[in-house]
Amino acid sequence: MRVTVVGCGYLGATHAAAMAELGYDVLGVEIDHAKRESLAAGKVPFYEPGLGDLLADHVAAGRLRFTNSFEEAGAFGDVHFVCVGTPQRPDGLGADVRYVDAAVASLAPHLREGALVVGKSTVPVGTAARLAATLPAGTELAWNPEFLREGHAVQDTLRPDRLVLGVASERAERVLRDCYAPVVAAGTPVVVTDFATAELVKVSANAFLATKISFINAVAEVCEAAGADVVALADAIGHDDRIGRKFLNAGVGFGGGCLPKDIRAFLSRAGELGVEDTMSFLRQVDDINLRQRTRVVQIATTMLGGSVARSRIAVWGASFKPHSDDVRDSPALSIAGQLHLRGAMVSVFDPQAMEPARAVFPTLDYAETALAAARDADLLLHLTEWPEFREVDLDVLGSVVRRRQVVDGRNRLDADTWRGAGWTVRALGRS
Ligand SMILES: NC(=O)C1=CN([C@@H]2O[C@H](COP(=O)(O)OP(=O)(O)OC[C@H]3O[C@@H](n4cnc5c(N)ncnc54)[C@H](O)[C@@H]3O)[C@@H](O)[C@H]2O)C=CC1
Ligand SMILES: O=C(O)[C@H]1O[C@H](OP(=O)(O)OP(=O)(O)OC[C@H]2O[C@@H](n3ccc(=O)[nH]c3=O)[C@H](O)[C@@H]2O)[C@H](O)[C@@H](O)[C@@H]1O
Repeated sequence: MRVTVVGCGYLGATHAAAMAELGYDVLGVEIDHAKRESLAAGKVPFYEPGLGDLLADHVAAGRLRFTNSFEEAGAFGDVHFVCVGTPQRPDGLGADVRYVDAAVASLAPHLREGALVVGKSTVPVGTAARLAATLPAGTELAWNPEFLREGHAVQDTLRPDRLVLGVASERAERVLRDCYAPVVAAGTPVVVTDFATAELVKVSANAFLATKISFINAVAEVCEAAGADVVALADAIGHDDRIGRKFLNAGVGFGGGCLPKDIRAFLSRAGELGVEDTMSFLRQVDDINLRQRTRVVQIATTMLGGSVARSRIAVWGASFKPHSDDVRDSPALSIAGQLHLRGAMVSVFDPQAMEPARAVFPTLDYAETALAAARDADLLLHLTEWPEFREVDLDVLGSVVRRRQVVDGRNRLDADTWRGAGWTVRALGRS
């Protein structure tokens, strides 16, 4: 079986390398010249732990190649995974499916008899059925949504919690089961379903995760008002297996290229299907999430005496979460940007996301190290919980800042230790 992967970003590059690791000859199709050149040279154009070695090994072995030719892809592949982006539409809340449409349209005329096109992108329900009708006779479509997390992408791809196969025929199921045979053999549960259910599984999973985070962030605000501690509360309710402790970390909320746009797209699609009311709670999930960013700006303003103008603020973290350099809809950068626009001098440090952050927010100051960002700061904001921020020498840090004030936007700093070192510590949801 020969495999192509169309769209080699965070999802596609990982999927392509993982398919090579499973033993297939893989051809990646990427239209971005710089990205394609980098991948073809065996270099991942973003930060993802473990992916660099995997990609380099399989490129060097000749098992993984890259092209921009759909003709070549069509001639090469038996199975074509479509992994292009589905960002929020510029003119609304829905998902912009133009890249998926374009990828399938470019591939269609070149497909070989018997080829299977497998959508992995996150799409509005109904997309697969619509696209299936555009494929030539003798070829077929399936939808196989992806659940990987950035920062754990390789492991999540090779050892997923489950495989969801949205298929319209037994043959498509058989081809996909063959394709994932080593993964299935390792005990991964397989859910075989229709297109619509497969598409909805994906957005429902992300909507549930987003709801869990906004739930705990709403409770965090009540904790603050009542003098309670949201971290202890989350630990306590998390002991209940039915609830679970994961995704109950209160703080500046969720960002990234998926959760925010996926809940909006789900809401939008529900509206198109005439069932918007039933999903309207997702509006609140979104509002609560965005409110966390505003709350940090308000807390910073209060700590700086009513205005942030002309204050020096250090921001630790720019990526939307640790172990990733992805700054798409990053809460940390959003807060840094808001403070800058209010007149603060903001210095940002992130262990991996400096270049992507600079590209999105060129007007912020970017420091070489966490300590350099904190130099002469009136306030330090801990907004992305990279482990190295918890290992900083507090004596040294205390000697470089102007005022020992910190907001822990992720509830991951040891507040007692920081207070012991003379710091005023504010955290979200803790008195
Ligand atoms: N990033 C993640 O962790 C996950 C993403 N997803 C979903 O996967 C999809 C892709 O997401 P990302 O990889 O994050 O996006 P991305 O923006 O990093 O990658 C998309 C890639 O597709 C390329 N592309 C666009 N049109 C193309 C075309 N016609 N032919 C070939 N290449 C084309 C782009 O140049 C880009 O490199 C989205 O639907 C997303 O919701 C799903 C699970 C995890
Ligand atoms: O569809 C996708 O693209 C992916 O979206 C998320 O993965 P990802 O965006 O990589 O990151 P998460 O680990 O889910 O974190 C998302 C955001 O929530 C925040 N978060 C997470 C957990 C928590 O308890 N609190 C919290 O604020 C993180 O800081 C981050 O900003 C899902 O977890 C994946 O299963 C899914 O495949």
